[in-house]
Amino acid sequence: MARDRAAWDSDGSEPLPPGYRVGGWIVGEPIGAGGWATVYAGRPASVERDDGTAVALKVMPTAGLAPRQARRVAEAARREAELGRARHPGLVGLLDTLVLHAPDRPSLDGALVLVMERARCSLRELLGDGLEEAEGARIVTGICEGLAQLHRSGWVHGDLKPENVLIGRDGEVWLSDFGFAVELTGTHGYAAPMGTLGYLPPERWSEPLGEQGVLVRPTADIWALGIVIHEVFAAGAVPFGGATPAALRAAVQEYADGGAPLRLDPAVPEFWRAVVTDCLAPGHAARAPHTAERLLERIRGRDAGRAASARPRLRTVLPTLAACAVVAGGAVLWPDPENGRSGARTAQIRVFNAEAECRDRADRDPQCSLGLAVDPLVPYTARNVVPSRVWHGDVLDAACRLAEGLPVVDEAGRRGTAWYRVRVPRAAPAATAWLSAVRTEDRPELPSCTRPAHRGPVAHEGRPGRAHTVAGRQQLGMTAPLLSRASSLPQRDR
Ligand SMILES: Nc1ncnc2c1ncn2[C@@H]1O[C@H](COP(=O)(O)OP(=O)(O)OP(=O)(O)O)[C@@H](O)[C@H]1O
Repeated sequence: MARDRAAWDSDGSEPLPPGYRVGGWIVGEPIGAGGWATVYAGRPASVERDDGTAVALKVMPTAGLAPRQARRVAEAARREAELGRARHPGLVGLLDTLVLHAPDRPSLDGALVLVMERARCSLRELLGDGLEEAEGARIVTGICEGLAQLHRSGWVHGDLKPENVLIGRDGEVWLSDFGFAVELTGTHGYAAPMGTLGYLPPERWSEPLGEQGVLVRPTADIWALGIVIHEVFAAGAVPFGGATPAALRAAVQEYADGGAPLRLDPAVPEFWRAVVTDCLAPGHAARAPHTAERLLERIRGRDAGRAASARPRLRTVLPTLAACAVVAGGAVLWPDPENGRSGARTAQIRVFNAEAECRDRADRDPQCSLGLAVDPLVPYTARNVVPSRVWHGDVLDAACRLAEGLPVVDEAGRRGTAWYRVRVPRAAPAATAWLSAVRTEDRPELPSCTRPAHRGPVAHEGRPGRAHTVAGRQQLGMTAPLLSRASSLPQRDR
């Protein structure tokens, strides 16, 4: 029954280096890996195509697989593409599909690539510290919405678990990873005997394996939903344990046969205990009345009853965003000193240094520091840089985006005219400065900045300035332009 991870593992394939081009997309840092795919941050290769959507590239290698396995990967990618293209708000959206042409990297040549909306993190990453009940309820509602949509469209997810629930930049809840999804014919469908052990319903352990695979019905997702809801309210604890697959199976089977009661963690609140108990009804028939649609009605009915005391939606989003804060690209709130509004909607962006040797260092060497501009409309020189430096990986709060600032080219040749107004780190009182968009791979949705008052000569369009890695000796106030360490590269726009 267990998914054959060894056979599907993508570990054997070499990673794609940041900056690698895949079709119209550029690969960034790896952000996740599963049994048969590695997921990277990505961005469009051309500025024209960059509409600000943060993307993730899911790379599914097929090289070296037996033909049957390669067909399975292709089939999984097809299912992911079909469901991703539906663009339902509860399912992660798919933007593009490609085949990787990489004769120089044999283990990746021919890999299938899905270009998706990029999430901030997965539900798994939120569970460790526990979620507030209101936030847990919001996330569970989002999962039920996605599941109800899938089931309405005649599909079973087949691998629902916290890793496959993604949290979007503004706290959206998306179901993802439709590699095991099964299309139903009437009430049921057939799937390969795979899945994640801890989320398989009791009947699945004993279902006969026919020529078409094992029988799957939507109630399998409902069982998995019960486990996930329990985890949401019990800081990741599961109702059935077992150190080995056999012990886990025995625990589930004993409960299903009536030999042991359902033991739920005391931390799970009363309303949710009832929901989890229904989702974990021992057999398909007992679970069948509790469809995703009905569970959704039940949850919404309870929310409506509590509406008077309910907190505004934005406030319930915040704990998730705070817990996800290690992942750049999401929205947070901070007082915006430029427009005087405290609590203006902003986003977090992570600083990116195009020099690979600087990306590998964690010692904040001044040679690897980057400058924030005082004014995005005047040449990027020492006079136009604030004293506080930033380094690759720093996460900055950004308030808005200026599309047409001074053109800048980084050491890798990426060019851009966009700038983000960011809060200067370690500055007191709070001050803002500007980070060129070539210095971050994140593309959060932000309001347009008011064009700053013109304070100096504007560089000519077409003669881009360098996004400098600044040597420590170069201090604010020097009249000479900031020099790039990569002296072999042409110095432009001094
Ligand atoms: N669109 C996305 N945005 C951000 N992170 C993502 C995205 N898609 C996937 N990830 C991350 O990558 C991880 C692996 O992705 P995914 O589950 O799709 O791969 P898989 O190989 O199909 O996994 P599995 O072995 O569970 O079937 C996820 O758990 C998640 O952390």
